[in-house]
Amino acid sequence: MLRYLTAGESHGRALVATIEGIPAHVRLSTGDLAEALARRRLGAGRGARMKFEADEVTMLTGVRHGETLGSPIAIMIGNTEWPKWQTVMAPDEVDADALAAQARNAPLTRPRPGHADLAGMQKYDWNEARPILERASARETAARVALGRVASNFLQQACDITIVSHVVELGPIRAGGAVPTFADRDAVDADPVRCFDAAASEAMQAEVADCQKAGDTLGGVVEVVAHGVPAGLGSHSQGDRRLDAKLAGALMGIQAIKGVEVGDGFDLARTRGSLAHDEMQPSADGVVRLSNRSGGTEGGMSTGETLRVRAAMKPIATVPRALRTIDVATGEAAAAHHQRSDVCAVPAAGVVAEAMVALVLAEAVLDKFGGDSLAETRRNHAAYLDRLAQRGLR
Ligand SMILES: Cc1cc2nc3c(=O)[nH]c(=O)nc-3n(C[C@H](O)[C@H](O)[C@H](O)COP(=O)(O)O)c2cc1C
Ligand SMILES: C=C(O[C@@H]1CC(C(=O)O)=C[C@@H](OP(=O)(O)O)[C@H]1O)C(=O)O
Repeated sequence: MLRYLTAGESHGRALVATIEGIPAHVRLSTGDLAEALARRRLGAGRGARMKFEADEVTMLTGVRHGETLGSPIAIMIGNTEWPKWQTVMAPDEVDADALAAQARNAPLTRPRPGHADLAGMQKYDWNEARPILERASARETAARVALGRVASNFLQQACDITIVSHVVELGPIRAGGAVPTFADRDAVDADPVRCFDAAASEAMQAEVADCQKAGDTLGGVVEVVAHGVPAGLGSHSQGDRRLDAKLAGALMGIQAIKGVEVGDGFDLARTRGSLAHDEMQPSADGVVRLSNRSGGTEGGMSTGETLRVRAAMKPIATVPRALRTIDVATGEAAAAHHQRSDVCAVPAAGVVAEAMVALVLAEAVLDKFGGDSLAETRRNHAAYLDRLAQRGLR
């Protein structure tokens, strides 16, 4: 059983993340986590904060001499901006005069349409948005990306599963249909919008620049691709055991994600059945599929084909040309509060989506193959593949 949790406020001292259920002997280093966190900061359109803030990562527990112990792993990501926020975000009571002197503590009473501000103030009985936005903020995704790296080290070392993401739509611009392999990951990361199509990337970058000038924000669509996933992860037998359902839930759990497709998703609904499925053919190596429209799942189980899932991100809610709202202090009409913000975070959302897919696949691999040590998971995985090969169904 794999379980994990994150905690931490956007401007608090640190984010923390805990994961339990990763087998012993998975190689994992602080450098691996730092690399994953650096990838999440990539992409044109991110706000000033990405430039001056750093992710200070510390592995607190569960890893010794570069290998997991099989015990809970706890990771801390320090916010380097903490000294500026330590009064505003102090866990203990602070002197009222010291707090009043802090401009950054001014009550945020004009909730932003599209952010968590108003619904959170209503639900948790706050008169301003700070106590809500601090946790709603996608700063939290740094913690999930760290956990995702733990999961992807396990997947790679146990089953040779690799995961990569790319931006396939940004605002109105669409990339062509090429699907990256893991070997393409550095090239995708080197692109300013993490797009695998150079011509589309140019147009996307122009769109971000244009939006920035116009005081507006952008959304888009990311695709996560997992290579090496064996057939048979997940199950058809209950809705909540379906791999596609778990993937959709995990991706929808990312801030600002408003839609998920598996494979050709919504396009399949517009296609006749004769052209919508992945026909099979016998071969010396087992079953061969003539296409991958399903995105690598059928009946809630992986098919052994490349897994492909897409997540649609809405435009950033903190629109510089502020949207209409109400001031909850006066009840009057007002413009939403605005502070520095991202114009577009779609490239970063791809890295977060990779992490979520890694966590779902790690859970599914452990459900199918188990293992308290990496060698045990590897053995069970290899024996299963051998059996499929014996049956001519690999
Ligand atoms: C990587 C990433 C960065 C984000 N940056 C911002 C931002 O700078 N400003 C903003 O208003 N929303 C940003 N968001 C989106 C908000 O966190 C999100 O819209 C908000 O929490 C409300 O949740 P909902 O959109 O799922 O309803 C970002 C999301 C992600 C995934
Ligand atoms: C800090 C991160 O993203 C933040 C996510 C975010 C939001 O509202 O989701 C708002 C912005 O924070 P601030 O309002 O303090 O500038 C982003 O910078 C991060 O990704 O590390």
